[in-house]
Amino acid sequence: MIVLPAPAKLNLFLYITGRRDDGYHNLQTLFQFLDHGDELGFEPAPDGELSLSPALPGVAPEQNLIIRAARLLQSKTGCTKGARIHLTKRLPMGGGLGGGSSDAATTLVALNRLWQLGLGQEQLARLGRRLGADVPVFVRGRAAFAEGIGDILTPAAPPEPWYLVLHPGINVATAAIFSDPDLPRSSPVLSLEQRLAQPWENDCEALVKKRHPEVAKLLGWLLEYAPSRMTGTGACIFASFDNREAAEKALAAAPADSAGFVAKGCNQSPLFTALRQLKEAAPSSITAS
Ligand SMILES: C[C@](O)(CO)[C@H](O)COP(=O)(O)OP(=O)(O)OC[C@H]1O[C@@H](n2ccc(N)nc2=O)[C@H](O)[C@@H]1O
Ligand SMILES: Nc1ncnc2c1ncn2[C@@H]1O[C@H](COP(=O)(O)OP(=O)(O)OP(=O)(O)O)[C@@H](O)[C@H]1O
Repeated sequence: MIVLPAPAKLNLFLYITGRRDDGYHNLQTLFQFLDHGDELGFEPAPDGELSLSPALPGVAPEQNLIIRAARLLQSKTGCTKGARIHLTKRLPMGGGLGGGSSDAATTLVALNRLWQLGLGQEQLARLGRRLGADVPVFVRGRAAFAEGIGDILTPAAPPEPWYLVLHPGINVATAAIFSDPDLPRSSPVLSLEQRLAQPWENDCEALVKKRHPEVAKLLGWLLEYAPSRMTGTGACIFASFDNREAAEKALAAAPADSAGFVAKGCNQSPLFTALRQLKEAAPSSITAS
């Protein structure tokens, strides 16, 4: 069995620069990975069989982005091989950490190798985009400044601090935030250099705080420790710290009705770090690109 991580992402900043005719929004966002996330195991199975265990509560297997990614790969390539997929879910759903998108990306990358399909990263990213706006950055595996709907990527190298990520115990539906008339949609389009030089903010934050007082309350608490923001459309918030101990200390003091973790920011996705290690350990079992 091949076991690979599906890391979380943070949106270090997120600006909405317009609404498109297809209902999606143009963004300018800075993605960075965390060394914390879900884990997926892949075993070969015969006759195109696909299975996922355990199932996610409230998500039908055929709706799970993992199975959808595997089926997309089968149908695009005509591949008749199958897989048994094991999921260790650690990331909260609807948390703004991109868990579902990361699971889908790890599935595309892993099965491309397990089934020896030979697709390049560009092809996988294009397939991934059909599953979700956040999938391409996980397929590419590099911290990036993203534009378009989040899929036009310019590699970036922000500092890699320790983060405390806190979840207020509620889920935020991404589609509900993007369809709210009160969402600000007219941030200016700036260059990466200009964006990096300005204070980093999230255009969804004020609206999510208004709709979900739990997010506002937790953010108020975390701001006492360090500059803090929301990731994606929430519900998770994060703050950066110079060292792990300081982040752990803040986590230990976090309100009882929140959950959280401490993780390091990574400009290379832990997925690709793991693939390289696998290749070094057993060059014939898996080929990393
Ligand atoms: C907000 C972010 O988390 C930032 O990383 C992402 O852009 C969301 O990415 P995602 O969860 O992969 O999004 P998708 O599954 O493609 O879309 C969920 C819903 O969010 C809205 N959506 C998403 C991305 C985008 N650039 N504009 C949008 O308007 C659409 O209404 C869509 O129906
Ligand atoms: N493997 C999966 N893991 C998590 N959610 C999944 C998965 N497959 C399908 N979903 C569906 O996708 C929804 C969004 O999940 P996800 O965890 O990616 O949200 P998110 O962290 O808010 O992502 P983003 O930051 O990309 O908006 C879930 O509520 C769930 O219904």
